[in-house]
Amino acid sequence: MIIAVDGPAASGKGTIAKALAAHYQLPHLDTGLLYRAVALNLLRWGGDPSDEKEALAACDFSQIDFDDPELKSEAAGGVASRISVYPLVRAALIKRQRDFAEQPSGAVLDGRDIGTVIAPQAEAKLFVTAKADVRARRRHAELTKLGLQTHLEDVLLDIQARDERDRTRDMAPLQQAEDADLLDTSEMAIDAAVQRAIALVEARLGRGA
Ligand SMILES: Nc1ncnc2c1ncn2[C@@H]1O[C@H](COP(=O)(O)OP(=O)(O)O)[C@@H](O)[C@H]1O
Ligand SMILES: Nc1ccn([C@@H]2O[C@H](COP(=O)(O)OP(=O)(O)O)[C@@H](O)[C@H]2O)c(=O)n1
Repeated sequence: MIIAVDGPAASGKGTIAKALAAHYQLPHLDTGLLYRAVALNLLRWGGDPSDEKEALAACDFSQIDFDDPELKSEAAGGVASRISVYPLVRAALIKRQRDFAEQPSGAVLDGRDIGTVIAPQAEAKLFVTAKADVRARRRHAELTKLGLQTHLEDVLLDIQARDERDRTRDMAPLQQAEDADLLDTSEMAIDAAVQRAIALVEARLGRGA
């Protein structure tokens, strides 16, 4: 079984995807980390995010520690959303994601285009969202916990700018797949959101109550 989880910045899609992976004993891939890794390479090399060829050259994960908290920074997120508009970058990352989705065990992937482009065949698709101010507060708290200093107002502006870029790009824009279930977590604690996500997947599998 493939479960696709998409949604805007800091909506809780990663939290839900990880919980679904644990519940169904499936491997999980956070595809945003791939774009963030390309961005972090560029930031470290002093590369130019407005140059598609330089961004393509940064699609190299050999020096990346996927547990590096810097990957979570809004600086990396912002550059990630700039380089993710490039067809060459998206093409360079697609095989890794599709291979992960198609492994025999099944998989859970979260990102922006999982249900629409990477795995349109997924048995269950969730589009996770929450109000922008709620998402900003959650991301701000998360970054503070990681020791990354930020201001709430800046985080809100950053995620709004990123959402706008992700929604309006030509290639694989952020959008709810026609056959995805919408899950708005604005008023839900994590446990409630996860229970609702499991119920939505069960219903898609024809096992709903
Ligand atoms: N329903 C929720 N209620 C409160 N906090 C949440 C909820 N969902 C996620 N979070 C927290 O918000 C932050 C962003 O969640 P995350 O799952 O990483 O979002 P995304 O993957 O969409 O960027 C994390 O610190 C996470 O623990
Ligand atoms: N499947 C994906 C995943 C991320 N991305 C890009 O990568 C950026 C960072 O993704 P992320 O999922 O780590 O971001 P958050 O939602 O965690 O803030 C996004 O703003 C998108 O521009 C994408 O284009 N396609």
